[in-house]
Amino acid sequence: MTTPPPAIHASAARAAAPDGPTGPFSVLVVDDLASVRSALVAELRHAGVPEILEAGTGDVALELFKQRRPDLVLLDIKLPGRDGYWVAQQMREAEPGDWTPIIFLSGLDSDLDVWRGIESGGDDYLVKPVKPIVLVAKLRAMRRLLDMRRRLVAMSAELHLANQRLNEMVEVDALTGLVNRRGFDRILHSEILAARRDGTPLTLMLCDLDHFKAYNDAGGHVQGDACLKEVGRLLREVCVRPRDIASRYGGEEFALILPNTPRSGAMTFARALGQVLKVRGISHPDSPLGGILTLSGGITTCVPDENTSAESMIMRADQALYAAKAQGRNRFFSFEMQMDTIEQLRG
Ligand SMILES: Nc1nc2c(ncn2[C@@H]2O[C@H](COP(=O)(O)OP(=O)(O)OP(=O)(O)O)[C@@H](O)[C@H]2O)c(=O)[nH]1
Repeated sequence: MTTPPPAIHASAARAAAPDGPTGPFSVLVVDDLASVRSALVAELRHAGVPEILEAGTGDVALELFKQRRPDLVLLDIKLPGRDGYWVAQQMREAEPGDWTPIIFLSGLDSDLDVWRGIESGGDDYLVKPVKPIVLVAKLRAMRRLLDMRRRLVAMSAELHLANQRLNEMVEVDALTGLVNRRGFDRILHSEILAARRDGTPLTLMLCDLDHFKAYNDAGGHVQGDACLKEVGRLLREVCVRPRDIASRYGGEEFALILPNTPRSGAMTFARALGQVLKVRGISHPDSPLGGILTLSGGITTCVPDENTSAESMIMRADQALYAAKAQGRNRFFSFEMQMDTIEQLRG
């Protein structure tokens, strides 16, 4: 508190002015002595720092730090009330995951003082009076570190975004734009866990185009591809709830994941899907089912428990799909309703 202002050697400081700014740069000067602050401010201005904030107490410094987020802090240790060590600790706590360089400027010059300064969150420790040339050199070094850190943070944010896009791309079917098998596996697994946690019914619907081999044979593969795209569009349209997922399970087979959908809702959904496909009326001249494209579906619905796995749900839906095909196609079967029927017949 009684330390004299830093010695000013203007010509030396000018010679060592900080690197040209790579963006706005602000420094918070914390010292209880107005004379010390103004000497430091003059020196920083001279060194080309565009924005300088001043605080005479720890509390004001902390408030300014939180509100204005300076790029660097010059912090005195002996302050009225809370000392600089405490202020540095509070500043570190106020910026989790972030880093603002803090340089202690103090008249205390014992090894223990330096140790305490670094321990409390400081990045450097200068003993007053500080020669301007040293102060400016330290500013340059800290600014270089800060710029490097900012570049790293920006790069890691870009990398994160690129990874996210890559993951999305990896889970998209190139032909239809629907979620592919890989995405289906991941989403089904996580929806099973969510439904189990919430105790809500989850429906899985496997849909397979009827007589699609004949469609391909008649129109060729390019037309077959166009037809698959059209079915993809249609499935996307019917999946109106945000968590409903239409995916291409493989070939001419599609899978719908319908969270929070009980058996009755699943059957209503299936009827609506059949109706939409009928109204769309995609021509299939070689289909024995009336000249338009149809599909068959196998449905399973359950409130998952610890025994429910993606594999077991797929197996049940597949079994119901097989039955729908065997019973003449262009229809949906529910695994559970079939089971109920079988039970009733036995009973
Ligand atoms: N154009 C095109 N055809 C595909 C694609 N993937 C699978 N297929 C065709 O889909 C047809 C499926 O034939 P099958 O498994 O015999 O089934 P289906 O003729 O639809 O008969 P059912 O399912 O029993 O009604 C095959 O001819 C495959 O070549 C694709 O990406 N593009």
